[in-house]
Amino acid sequence: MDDTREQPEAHVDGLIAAGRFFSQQGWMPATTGDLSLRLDAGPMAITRAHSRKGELTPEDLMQVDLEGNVLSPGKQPSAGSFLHIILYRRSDHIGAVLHTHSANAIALSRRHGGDFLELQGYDLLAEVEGANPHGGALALPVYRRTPEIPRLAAQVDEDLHGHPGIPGFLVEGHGFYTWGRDLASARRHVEIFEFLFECELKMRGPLP
Ligand SMILES: CSC[C@@H](O)[C@H](O)C(=O)COP(=O)(O)O
Ligand SMILES: [Zn+2]
Repeated sequence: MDDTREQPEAHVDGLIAAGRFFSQQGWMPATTGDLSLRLDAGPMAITRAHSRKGELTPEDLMQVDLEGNVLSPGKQPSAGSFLHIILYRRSDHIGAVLHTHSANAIALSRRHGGDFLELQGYDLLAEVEGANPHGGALALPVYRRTPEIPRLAAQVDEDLHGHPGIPGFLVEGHGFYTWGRDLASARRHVEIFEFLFECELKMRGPLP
């Protein structure tokens, strides 16, 4: 065995595995979405812009600090990296941020017609970190999409300041963001909400 060979770090494996799994589910078609986690040293590891999330290699990951400085020379971070930064800055309890583009999340975001998507009546809601242990109701903000990421990020930051328990949000016609204390927790949130989006679309039935 070659002992001099560099071993990939655990966070690299974790992000690559998450990208592969989400893509297999159809939640990150083509190059859409982005994945990040907070490294112990402070910066985040995030996917590079335009990377195919189902086929990530260690080269597709890079480090960016929470001031937005690129720490991996020659690499361009995801266009949405400022949203990840805002979330990490907002709470020390956020250790990973995941952004998906599933058909269900996007269809629901376009159909709901309001500023919040209210989910209620699902026992699975009790599995969301920080949620009411009996399920109850949970409202996810739905933001209008905009090419102005700093503006969207400022709105997200303000809403989370007022409501620190928000576990994710939709961007209308675009996709879904969620997070967790670590990558495993954030992954669980993606799975829970993607399942609930499917339930919710079934409950609402076909368009008239
Ligand atoms: C609203 S932020 C833009 C990006 O997050 C984009 O939507 C996306 O999903 C992937 O972009 P990319 O820059 O290739 O990582
Ligand atoms: Zn996106």
